[in-house]
Amino acid sequence: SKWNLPPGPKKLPIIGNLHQRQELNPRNRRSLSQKYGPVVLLRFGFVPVVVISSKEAAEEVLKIHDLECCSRPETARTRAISYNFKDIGFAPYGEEWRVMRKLSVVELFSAKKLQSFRYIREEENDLLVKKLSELALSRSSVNIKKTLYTLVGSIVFRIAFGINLHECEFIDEDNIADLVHKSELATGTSILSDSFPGRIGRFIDLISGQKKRLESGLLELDTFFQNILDDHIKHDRTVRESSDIIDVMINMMKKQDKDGNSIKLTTDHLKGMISDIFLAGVSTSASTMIWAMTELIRNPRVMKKVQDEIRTTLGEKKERIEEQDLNKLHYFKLMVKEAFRLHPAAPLLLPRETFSHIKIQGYDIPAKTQLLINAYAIARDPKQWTNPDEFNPDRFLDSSIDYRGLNFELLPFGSGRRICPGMSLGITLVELGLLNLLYFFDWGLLENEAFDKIISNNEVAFDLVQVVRH
Ligand code: HEM
Repeated sequence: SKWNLPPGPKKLPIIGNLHQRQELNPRNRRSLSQKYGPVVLLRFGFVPVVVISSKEAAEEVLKIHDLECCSRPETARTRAISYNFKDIGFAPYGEEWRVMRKLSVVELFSAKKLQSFRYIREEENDLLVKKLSELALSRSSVNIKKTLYTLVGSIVFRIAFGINLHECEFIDEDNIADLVHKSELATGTSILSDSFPGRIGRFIDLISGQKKRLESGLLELDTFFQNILDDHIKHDRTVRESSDIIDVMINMMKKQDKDGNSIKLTTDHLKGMISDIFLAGVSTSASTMIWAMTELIRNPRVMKKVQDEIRTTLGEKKERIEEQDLNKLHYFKLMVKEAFRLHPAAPLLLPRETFSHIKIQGYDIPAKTQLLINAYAIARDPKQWTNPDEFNPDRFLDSSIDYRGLNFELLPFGSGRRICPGMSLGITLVELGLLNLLYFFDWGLLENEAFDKIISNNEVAFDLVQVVRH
């Protein structure tokens, strides 16, 4: 070829590197760059995929190309999750994406909205502290995973959907973690037409039952979204003062014939928005908190340093934590940053696709190539980080590296045009939740539990822990 294509593993006829998909699993996430360098070309069936694993290459993509020549790929799987690309996360770049993203920023993520929902976050954290105190008194263990999914779910549901999860008729508050897990399994179903676009791929998915598997996996989720929607329509909450983002969208739909908006909102847009908020908002924040607690229990030196700072700075006798307490803490925030570094909730960000020919680090990348930014490998790159696998917040004591999309060695929220719009909310959820857990309680493993048993392959954090009221 006249092109200088990136290196990569040998490709088999037709299937290309499909048999090597596991190279992108958490356990192997750094093996590709170790073998082939920071820009690696794979081919999954007919689809070329470039994996980016260095700070420099990521900066080139996110700072330059993201604006000019990248969008999201349109695959069968993302079509199903995103209600025909009527959401924010998987919508191709264009007017529909712009309108939906702007709506989410104005109605949910702006500084004003963030501030006005502060009391909800504090109230839900107070409820959690009360619940954990009772468990500590009765010396029961805590299922930290369920607990934190419920905490984040209850906040996000109140803020975004005006729904009180503790009294909700159509979902049990303890089932949020299960529902997210089931939807992750469904969205992880391998779909052949994603690698072999066109009739043949679709036909094989149809006769092999994979299409049906994906659809039936997403059915429970769709029923859940429909319930949220029905709840809004039934109570006609658009007339209330405190309408949420779904009320606003329903109202826009009612008036759109008269208003002549640039896009026509449909039920798919409503469900796409609900799906994004639920799937992108809940598990990301909850899993970051679970990992932070896992690392703290595994590293007693850091746990002590963080808790000493918190309890000395805030005093021993606080009845409740307020969000402004977060501004008084320094080492605590570095600990959160370290958790974001070691355990990015979206390790490959969300996929991008080039719509014209570009160059990355001197390599030619043709149009219609998928780009995966390996934020996990970049955040553990030994060229950037000393002892990269170690959980050590002290590394940030003399460093100005931040995680809000401007430093390309640390990208838990992505960067560029498609950077996470819920970043500020996500950071506050994680920080406030962790501060409550660490101020009021001491944490430990159950007797007889060992870390090698509960953390396998860096993929899962533990469930059950012991909690003692401080
Ligand atoms: C700790 C919490 C969170 C983390 C680590 C996180 C991470 C991410 C990442 C890595 C992306 C992809 C960015 C890219 O491709 O460059 C993303 C996108 C997105 N996130 Fe978050 N997120 C968090 C919280 C939230 C919350 C709370 C919400 C909403 C309630 C949310 C909504 C979204 C949406 C809608 C997108 C798609 C943006 C687009 O494509 O334009 N996220 N997030």
